[in-house]
Amino acid sequence: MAVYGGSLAVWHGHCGRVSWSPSRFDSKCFGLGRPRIYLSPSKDVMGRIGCGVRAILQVDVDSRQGLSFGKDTRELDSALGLDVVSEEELREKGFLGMRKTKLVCTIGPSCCSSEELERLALGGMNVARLNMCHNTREWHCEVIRKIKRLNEEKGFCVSVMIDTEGSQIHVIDHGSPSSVKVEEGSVWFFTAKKIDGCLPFTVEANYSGFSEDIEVGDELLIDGGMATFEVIEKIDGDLRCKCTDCGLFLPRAKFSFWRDGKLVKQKYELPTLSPKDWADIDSGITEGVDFIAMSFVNDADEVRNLKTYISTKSTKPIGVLAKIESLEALRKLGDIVEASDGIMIARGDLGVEIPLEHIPAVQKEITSICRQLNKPVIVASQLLESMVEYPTPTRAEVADVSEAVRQYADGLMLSGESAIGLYGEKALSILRMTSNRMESWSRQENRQSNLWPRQVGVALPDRIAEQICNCAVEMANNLGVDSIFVYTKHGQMASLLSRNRPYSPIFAFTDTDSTRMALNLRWGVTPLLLNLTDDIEANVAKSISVLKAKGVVGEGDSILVVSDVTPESRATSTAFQSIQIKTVS
Ligand SMILES: Nc1ncnc2c1ncn2[C@@H]1O[C@H](COP(=O)(O)OP(=O)(O)O)[C@@H](O)[C@H]1O
Ligand SMILES: C=C(OP(=O)(O)O)C(=O)O
Ligand SMILES: [K+]
Ligand SMILES: [Mg+2]
Repeated sequence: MAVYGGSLAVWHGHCGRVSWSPSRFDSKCFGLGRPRIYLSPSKDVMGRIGCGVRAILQVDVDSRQGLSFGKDTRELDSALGLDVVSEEELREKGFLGMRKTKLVCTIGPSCCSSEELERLALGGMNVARLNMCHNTREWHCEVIRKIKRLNEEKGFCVSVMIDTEGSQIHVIDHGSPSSVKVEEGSVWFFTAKKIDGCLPFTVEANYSGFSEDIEVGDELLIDGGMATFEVIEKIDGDLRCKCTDCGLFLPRAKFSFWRDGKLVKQKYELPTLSPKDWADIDSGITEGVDFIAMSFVNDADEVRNLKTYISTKSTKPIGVLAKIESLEALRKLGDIVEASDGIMIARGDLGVEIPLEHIPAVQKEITSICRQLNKPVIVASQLLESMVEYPTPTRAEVADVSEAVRQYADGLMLSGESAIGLYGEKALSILRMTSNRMESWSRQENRQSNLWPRQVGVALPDRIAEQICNCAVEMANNLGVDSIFVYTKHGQMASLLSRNRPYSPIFAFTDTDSTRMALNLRWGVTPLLLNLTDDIEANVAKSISVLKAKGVVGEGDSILVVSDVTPESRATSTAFQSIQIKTVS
């Protein structure tokens, strides 16, 4: 191990096992200049921060130095918000058995009663998603209230996400309330004019400009290939099209036009957020949702605008996730990821805009950019599609889920499988078991995570926090600690630890409810509520003793502790950050 100075001391852990010896560390400066990071086995040096020291790595290697625990934990117990599902999982499977990949379920008619929601929560649902495309606003509000009630009354920790309808050209009416078969050679009339009643072979589009820039000879794809037409005549804004590849017309099917094998980019004037979307967002803010997923994002400004709007309207932070589901969004991916609080890879609509065979590579690229930029990412759509109807998934679906887990996506999402499917709970259990299996395989096979993270912080304190988290995870992996504890107000430190995808679970203690709910989407993080004080040692002692009293942490467990609680009494520039290794005695 070497430490050298400058304005920022950098700690190099070497690969393989690190042998810890207190005599190798002391609190004097290492190397050249004045390092800002100290290594010390003694907690006495903790008091010396303030003289330019940014961080202290306190290494408690001797189990005899273990903490003495408070005697009466009853009062503390009630203060610690460890959700019932994580507690049970920890009790049953131990630290390494805890699932790291987060699960998102779309709530629909198949799973909207309190009993059904409770079963999903027990089955591992971390985030409930409400797609505002469907059903009424009142229906969605009612579901949100049920989830919040379950959290409060039954000790779950399920975050709520609403997903905007967004603007896209789609079918309003194709003459039938359900799907319609389209025969090859049949000729159909596409119009934006209001149709009274049902006319055979007539399709009503939701937007009058749907055929702008479209020429005779162009190809019209329904839902990215459910059926294909050739435009044979253009009359005013209406199109007469002949089916060239038979298939199905589903309700609200989406259009895309192609010319010479390329998507025709239509410059239509539909805003990303319609008046209805804004009203849905307002109601989401009122209901206290944790995330808003923005459909059909085109650029980073749209995300920033929504974030600004939320910050003026909402008393608590709400994460804005950008859904990547268009060619336009793919072109501006980096900017959009940077502007967002997270990303959803909306493979359903993305598959309408790009050839299907491009989806796997694009998914890989998006997950990797998100990890580099430290934003949570959800892989969505058709993960277990066959389970909408059948009680068992296809092998190919399980392989697709496994690949998303292997790519270290933060979250996996069920759509129709839970919303309208017959086997929603079973689909959730397939996601859970597949995640667990793939995570342990990844851990066993490639012992070393090979991300060399790009630096995301710009200001020095942020860069230091990032270095501490990178090093902390390397230490945790090399030492094989049982778990990582992090004390965090805004979740930044917890997310930086998660970004490194450690082997051990991360327990993130926060005193802020919105931070807890936001961390629910982060890979490997179990967020807990705890009253934090300026005294880091007291926070650590309190959390360990409460978990010990619950019987989920026991003697001999080793915990790597990371803290970034900034004492209110100090200047914010001297954030107090530390790494310690504790052995529970
Ligand atoms: N709140 C809801 N009410 C009724 N049906 C819903 C609801 N949410 C989702 N669904 C149904 O589940 C299907 C899958 O959901 P999702 O993937 O979110 O929507 P979409 O298929 O429109 O992209 C939808 O096509 C719709 O039929
Ligand atoms: C998740 C998606 O969005 P939605 O279900 O709202 O169409 C998708 O297109 O894959
Ligand atoms: K949507
Ligand atoms: Mg979509």
